[in-house]
Formats: sequence, structure tokens, C-alpha cells
Amino acid sequence: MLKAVILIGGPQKGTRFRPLSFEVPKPLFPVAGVPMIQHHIEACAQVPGMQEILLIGFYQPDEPLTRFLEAAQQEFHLPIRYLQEFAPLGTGGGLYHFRDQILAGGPEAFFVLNADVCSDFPLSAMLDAHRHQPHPFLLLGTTVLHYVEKPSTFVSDIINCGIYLFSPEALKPLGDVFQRNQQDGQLCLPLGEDCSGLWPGAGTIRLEQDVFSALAGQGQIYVHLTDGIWSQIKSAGSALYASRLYLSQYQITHPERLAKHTPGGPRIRGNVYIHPTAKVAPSAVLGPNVSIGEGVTVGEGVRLRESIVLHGATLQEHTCVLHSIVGWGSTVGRWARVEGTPNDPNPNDPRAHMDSESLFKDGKLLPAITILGCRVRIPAEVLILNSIVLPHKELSRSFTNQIIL
Ligand SMILES: Nc1nc2c(ncn2[C@@H]2O[C@H](COP(=O)(O)OP(=O)(O)O[C@H]3O[C@H](CO)[C@@H](O)[C@H](O)[C@@H]3O)[C@@H](O)[C@H]2O)c(=O)[nH]1
Repeated sequence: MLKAVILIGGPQKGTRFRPLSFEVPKPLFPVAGVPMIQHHIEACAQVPGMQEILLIGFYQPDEPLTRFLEAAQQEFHLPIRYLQEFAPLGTGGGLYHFRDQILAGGPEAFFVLNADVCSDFPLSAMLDAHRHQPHPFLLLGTTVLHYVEKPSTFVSDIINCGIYLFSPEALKPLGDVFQRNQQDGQLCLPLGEDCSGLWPGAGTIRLEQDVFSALAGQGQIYVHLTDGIWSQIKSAGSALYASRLYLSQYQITHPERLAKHTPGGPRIRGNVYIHPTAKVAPSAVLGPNVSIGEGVTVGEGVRLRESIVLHGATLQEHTCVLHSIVGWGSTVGRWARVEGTPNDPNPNDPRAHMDSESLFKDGKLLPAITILGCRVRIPAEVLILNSIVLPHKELSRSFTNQIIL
């Protein structure tokens, strides 16, 4: 019997995802037409023997999360529960805190998945490797040519994908870190010193720094290498890139989700997802790499490429939207052009991954994808280029390279 845990973080996380994370919790942001963590759940549900999926995070269990869980349980015929941390406990603290729930029923092993990764999730291959040679920790790794998210003194070309298979014994070293942290905390307190910089707080365990680094070289952690698709989803730009990866994956996993050219329907180029409730005019040209959400209206003559259009947005006649995310309920006026600059890894290099993206360099906004927050109104016949527009803004003219607050 197997289980899976998805680490979904909480509202203080996902800051690089603003303004999109103002509206839905980041793990529910639609990537290739479905909530980010639905891709994880689909992969887990396909592993034979999967009994339960647990989401661990520090979000309040609000309506969108509860609704998502109910729908997912029905669709995948599996118990899927949310366990809320009382405070951010780090990537390992929640696993230790909820160890009784995780180990209930005696799973042979459990997967641990970071919510903010996009992958083809080779979980069955990881399970085979684990069964062949069991170890407490099996990490999925991928090789990179250039990666700057975690610079360190030793630079390996293998990075941790944030996808693991833990055996029940893995909780023992987490317990050791927990005990040590408690002792360190007690040592600080009688001196009355401010330990906030030294002691991360009761229960906080960082899997990477506190557990994996400490155990490296002791024969407890093994890496399963993959050359499948993988990317982090940290910023809105990387969500667009992940959407492209998942759309290409649909060719194999979900061909029914990809729009096809039909007589009298819009022209489709490459991989495109259109929600069944969206209304798309027949003269619109969509793709490649476009995903259109629920209730979206796309007018005559619209051109859409490399973009995500979210729930309830309207693109009036002849708008052109390229390398952009159009927020929930936003309206783009006719003949307007909304365009961003992609920041994708080199497509000719299979080992290239998305770099850590920073919005600014030397105090200047770097050209990046354009993002319209929710319920933004763009007037007719203007150009919005390389800009981020915060929610509820009603623009009256063109903007280039700006954050519109
Ligand atoms: N429940 C819970 N989840 C958390 C917490 N903190 C982070 N997470 C979740 O844990 C995952 C990792 O978050 P980060 O702490 O932001 O780590 P990172 O910078 O993404 O780096 C980690 O993941 C990379 C792959 O995505 C790895 O390459 C890297 O080595 C590391 O494991 C995310 O899905 C995040 O939502 C927490 O306090 N509680």
C-alpha cells in the first residue's frame, strides 16, 4: 500500500507569483487547463496500490481548496485530504508533524511531491527502483547545464526535482532534527537572547538543509535520474513555460484535452487547450501553446499565441495576445495588442531549465511576459508590452515596460 504527500506551502509563499496568487492559492492556478496540483494527483492516482493522497500546507482551508478536493476525490476515487500546519513548518516539518496520519494503515512507502514543480512524474519507475534496492530516501534528479536557483560551492550538474519516495524509516532522521531543534531552542531561551535568526522555530524542518545535507554520503539517500520533462513553477513566466510542457505531454497522456481543428471552428496551431464552456469565434487563430479557461470569450479575428487566458476573460475582436497571461474576468478591447517577452530556456538544449527569474536588474524592470491581473480593462487599439497590470485597473492608454499599480 502506498500514499502520497503534496507540499502545497501557504499564502506567504508564492510571492513571485503575484498578482496571480491574489485570486487563487498558487497550487490551484491553472496550468494547461487544470489546477497545478491536479497534474500531481493524476500521476499519483495511476500508481497501483495508491491508497491516499495528503496535501500539507498552511493555507486556510477556504472554499476553492475545499471544492477542488471534493471534485478530485470524486474524479480519482481516492481519499484526498488537506492537513493544515499551525505555522509554516518548512518542507520537512509538516511530514514529521503529521507522521501518524501518513503512516496510518502501514504504507510500504510514500511519495512526497513539491506542489510547484511541473513533471511527467515517473513515479512507477521510482517505485521499481525502490523495490529493487530499498533506501530511506529516493530523490528524483535531473541534469542541468545551467541553473542558478541554488548557487553553492560545489556545483553538480544534477539537481533535486522536489519529487521523492520515502520509506517509513525516513521519518526517524526527521525526528532527530526535530529533537535537536527543540533542544537548541531551549538553550537559547534562558539566556533571553533573540534566537530568531538562529533557531527556525518549533517544528520547522528544512528537508534539504537539515536532513539531506546531514545524511549525504551515509548510504541513506539515492537519486533516481530522469530525462523527462521538468520545470519549477515559481513565477508567472514559468507557469507559461510549464503550461507548454504539459500541453505537449497531453499528446500522449490526454489527447482529448487538446483542441482540434473542426470545420466552422477556430484555426488551431500546435497544442491548444480550450475549456468546453469557452466561446471562440471561427475566425480566431489560436496556438501554439495556448490555454483558454472556463467561460472565456474570444472574438472574431483574435490572434493568440503562447498565452493563458483565465476564467471569464473577454478578448474583443481582432486583439492580439502573445506571451501573456490574461487574468480572471479581464477585458481586452478590440484591436488592442497585449504582448510579453518570453524568458524560456534554450529550446535546442535538452538539459536547459528555466533560470531563477528576477523581475529587476540594476533597478530596471526586465522584459518579461505581460500579466494582466484579475478584472483589468484594456481599452481598444492600445499596446501593452512587457508589463504587469495589477488587479481591477482600468487603463486608458498604451504602456511599455511598466508595473501598473
Ligand atoms: N507544507 C509546507 N510546504 C512548504 C513549506 N515551505 C515550502 N513548502 C512547499 O515545498 C515546496 C518547495 O518549496 P521551497 O521551500 O520554496 O523550495 P525551493 O526553493 O522550491 O527548492 C526546493 O525544491 C526544488 C525543486 O522544486 C529543489 O530543486 C530544491 O532542492 C528544493 O528541494 C513548494 O511546493 C512549497 O509550496 C512549508 O512551510 N510547509
